[in-house]
Amino acid sequence: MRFEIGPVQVNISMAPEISGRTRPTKPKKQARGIKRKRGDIDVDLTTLQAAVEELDTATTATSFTDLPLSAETKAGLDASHYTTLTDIQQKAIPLALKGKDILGAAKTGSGKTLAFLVPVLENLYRTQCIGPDAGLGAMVIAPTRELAIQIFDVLRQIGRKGHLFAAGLVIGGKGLREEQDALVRMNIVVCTPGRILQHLSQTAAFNVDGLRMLVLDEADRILDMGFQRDVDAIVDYLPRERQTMLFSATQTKRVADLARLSLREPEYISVHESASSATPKTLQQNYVLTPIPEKLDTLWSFLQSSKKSKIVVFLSSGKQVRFVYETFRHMQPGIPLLHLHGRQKQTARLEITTKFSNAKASCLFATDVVARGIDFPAVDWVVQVDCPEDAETYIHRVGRTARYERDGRAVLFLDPSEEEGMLARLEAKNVPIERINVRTKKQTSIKNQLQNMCFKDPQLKYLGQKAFASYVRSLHVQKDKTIFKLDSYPLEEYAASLGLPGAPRIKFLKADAEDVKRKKNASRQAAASESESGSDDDDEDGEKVKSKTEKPAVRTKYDRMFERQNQDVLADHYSKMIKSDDPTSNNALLDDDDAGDDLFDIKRRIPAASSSPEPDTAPDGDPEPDTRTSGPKSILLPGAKTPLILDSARRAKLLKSKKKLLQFKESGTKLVFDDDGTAHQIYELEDEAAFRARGEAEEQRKRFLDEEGERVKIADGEDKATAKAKRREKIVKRKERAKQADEDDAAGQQVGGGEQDAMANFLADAAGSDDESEAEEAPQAKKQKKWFQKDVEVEAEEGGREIETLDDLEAEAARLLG
Ligand SMILES: Nc1ncnc2c1ncn2[C@@H]1O[C@H](COP(=O)(O)OP(=O)(O)OP(=O)(O)O)[C@@H](O)[C@H]1O
Repeated sequence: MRFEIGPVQVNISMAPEISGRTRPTKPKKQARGIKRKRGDIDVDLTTLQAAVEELDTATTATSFTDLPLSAETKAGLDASHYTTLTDIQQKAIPLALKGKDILGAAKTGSGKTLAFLVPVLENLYRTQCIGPDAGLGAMVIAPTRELAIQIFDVLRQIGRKGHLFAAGLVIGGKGLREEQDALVRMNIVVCTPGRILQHLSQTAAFNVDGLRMLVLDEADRILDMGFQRDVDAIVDYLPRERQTMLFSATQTKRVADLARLSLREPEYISVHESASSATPKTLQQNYVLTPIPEKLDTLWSFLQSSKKSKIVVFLSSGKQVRFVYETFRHMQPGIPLLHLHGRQKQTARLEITTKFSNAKASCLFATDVVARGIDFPAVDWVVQVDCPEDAETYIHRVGRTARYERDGRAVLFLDPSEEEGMLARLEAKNVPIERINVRTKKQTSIKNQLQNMCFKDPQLKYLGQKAFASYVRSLHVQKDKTIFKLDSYPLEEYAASLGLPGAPRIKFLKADAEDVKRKKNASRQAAASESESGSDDDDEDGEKVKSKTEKPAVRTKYDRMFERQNQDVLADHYSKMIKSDDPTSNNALLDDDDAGDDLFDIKRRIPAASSSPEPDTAPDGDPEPDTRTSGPKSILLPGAKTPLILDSARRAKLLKSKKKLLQFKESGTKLVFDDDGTAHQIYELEDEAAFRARGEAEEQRKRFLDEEGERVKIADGEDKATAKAKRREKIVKRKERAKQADEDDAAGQQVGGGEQDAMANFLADAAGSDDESEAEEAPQAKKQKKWFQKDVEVEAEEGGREIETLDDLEAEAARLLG
């Protein structure tokens, strides 16, 4: 798709990194699509302008052809099969065409994108703010790259029939330079806040003085805390005289926001305000009570019963997404799996989005990066495994299904401690949701499989630890404490359910907020004073804080010895995790997916700085006084042979830190205590005379071997008997199951199939009973029957009997069963 401006042609590519790539070409003879002469356009513009002025916003148009739109836009809409207006389009487009500021609110999937894109195209066209010298006329801001790409795609569709605009996508992920070149020629830019701000401050030729329209899609998200500073800075660059439009499914009328954006008498359009629900009518919403240690079992069982569906599964962090994706992938659930989170490379993100959009049946594990605005076609289910932070996020997440007149279903997993708080929030927002139960018979436990996987694969275990930590951290930082009560969650059991041997230690759980603040300030002050004095010191976690001016110290072999850590992959990962979980450390402030995409590359990491205090030794190992600071003092640490020479500040700090001092202590000796409480060495030497009194050494050795041999024989016999008894017990159980399967087989013939039936079987309504058909279990039971047959044969072989016919087999089974 190309929008053209005179001799310069701007190729608009859907590759997300690309904004607009310029390529000089020969002037085009005529625009594609609509063929008109200059004079015709002038006439057209005059009549169009008059029609817009006369347009009565009180009467509702039902079709795009009823609106005063240019022939190019009408042709573009028609070619994209948009004919009838949706409610929000009916109300918003006429007002927007007249240049009004708009606050638009309408349910998810109700067509808000066209409600602002059509006026953007039309208003610029009517005022002829187009061409290479016209500069930027409209800016559309979206909170995520995916959403910006999608909006840009819709713009390309409806503008493809003869419009002469240059439009571009500025979302980062590609060289700034390339974007800079194209940016100066754009008339419409679709962007994310961070990247456009970067251009506004760095691209000298990027002039926004002529900007006429500003649109914020998912406005409530863009105006909230996360983007606040960026948006305020962007608005500072823009002219105050402009048309501003804000759209969202959860639009607010916060006066402060309106003032920040200098809206002029905005029209509030909320087409579904009086509706009984804030979510689409065609969406069926349920929740299941699932204690967090059972979440993954429930999710797995759900996927097993929905293999032909298109499902979006929301989790709270990128690490959760990766862990669930990696482990489920190993277990082969029988449905194609995909995963998407903010730390993936942009190309991968785009590829996954396209794959999922085109898929008929697939399950996408994702973070809230796709919670808003993304228009995946024909999604059947939205499953929220981790509770959303608020009702707004819930509404946007479930909005990925039941879009534009389609049906959809949404399931929310709630821990019992979250139920009351979350339901109250949803009720306040008019979200109708009903409880359903999971059929216990359908639920399979995957705990053992996860444990096995984590045991065998340290990388998976590490991922599990990170997933656990990020989940707990997300609970800890949640604002709404009526929903998220950290103390109420069974975290130990949750860790076990991820296959972890124990709950990883998370430091911030112990520290209250004040404590964290205090530590942060103290370490900042320490770092500042150190860089001023040019000295170095250890911070509380034992990490070196080096001043920038300091030259690297000479490292001796003893230094290297101190630096050597247990390089076992897990221990290393684990210590890294503990460090990054400390909210006082800078790492913790970074995005939660600091491990990046290289997680599965096994790397040995040598720490950048030793965690032990440097002994300040010269290359020959002799202590050398620190000449950088005055007043060096020596200190003889317990267990150390030579005194450490330290300046007074370091000495005082070292003496305060028990952890540091412990490193210089001798390692302890393990003792055992007898009944009287007296300590003994683990191995104590016997008195020689007493030993000789018991006979010759060789005789004693022989006697010992004979006795032990006898003991082992008896134990062996007992073990064999126990094993045999267990085997018999198993056979009895399998036979019972096989019998049951035969009966079910017969019953199963009468049961109808179909994906919806399977799902209905999995999720029964609250009042439902557990008496559904067991037809699906028949193949499993058949397998068990085979195992049973094999076991009987083995038993018979052990007993020296031959099995040749089915009668022999049954006779043997009857014998074994007594
Ligand atoms: N007038 C129309 N006729 C037919 N289909 C339409 C029309 N308007 C929008 N659609 C379709 O409806 C779907 C949802 O539209 P859109 O993405 O604009 O919804 P939205 O209100 O922005 O949703 P969200 O709140 O989730 O961002 C899209 O697939 C779009 O193609």
